[in-house]
Amino acid sequence: MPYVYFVITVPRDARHILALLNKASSASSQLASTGGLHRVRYEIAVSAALGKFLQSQLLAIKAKRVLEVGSLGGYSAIWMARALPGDGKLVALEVEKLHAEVIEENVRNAGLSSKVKVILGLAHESMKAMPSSESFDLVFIDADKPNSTNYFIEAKRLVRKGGIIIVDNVGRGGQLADESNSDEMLDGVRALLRHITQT
Ligand SMILES: C[S@@+](CC[C@H](N)C(=O)[O-])C[C@H]1O[C@@H](n2cnc3c(N)ncnc32)[C@H](O)[C@@H]1O
Repeated sequence: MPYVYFVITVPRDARHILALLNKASSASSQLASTGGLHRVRYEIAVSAALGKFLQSQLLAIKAKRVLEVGSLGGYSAIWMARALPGDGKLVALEVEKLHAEVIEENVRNAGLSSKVKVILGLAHESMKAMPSSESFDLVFIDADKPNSTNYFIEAKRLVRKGGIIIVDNVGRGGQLADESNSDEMLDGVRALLRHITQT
């Protein structure tokens, strides 16, 4: 059985995110001229606190292989890839072509290209296509909430014994606790919690 963490979102500081990506870049002026840093909504990326938490988990288990489901502009991917050894690998699943391009650009500027592979497409399909033998030390789920249970089922298949699955933003800003609140995001998280308590 893997260890499973549900994490909640704390207010993010988009300025911090841009500063980190800028610092990661040796060519930030070039990026600014292409608009590279600013083409995605970094305010929906993880907080710096969660980035550090992800790093600490990877370092604690001496992780070499990470799967990220939903990567936006590569902010959390950069936090995690930095905690991997030289021969480590982070596989980033992303459905938006623009996001995939921005991830690759940011990762390249952070000097992490050799450690990060981006797979463009629907994450559930990409996960289903991965053989169980291709196991990961940690799976970080941070994509569309309606698919949370699908991602979790595949993550359990793909994570090594004793590995870690982390699911982001399950609190939905406190709305989850209010049963009268319902939308496809909340219902997606509730379905995942039901799945976990019933299996
Ligand atoms: C909250 S953002 C990820 C933030 C990122 N983990 C970070 O902290 O820097 C969610 C991402 O999931 C992607 N996404 C949404 N649905 C997806 C799907 N079906 N397959 C793959 N990616 C998806 C979105 O395009 C978006 O980039």
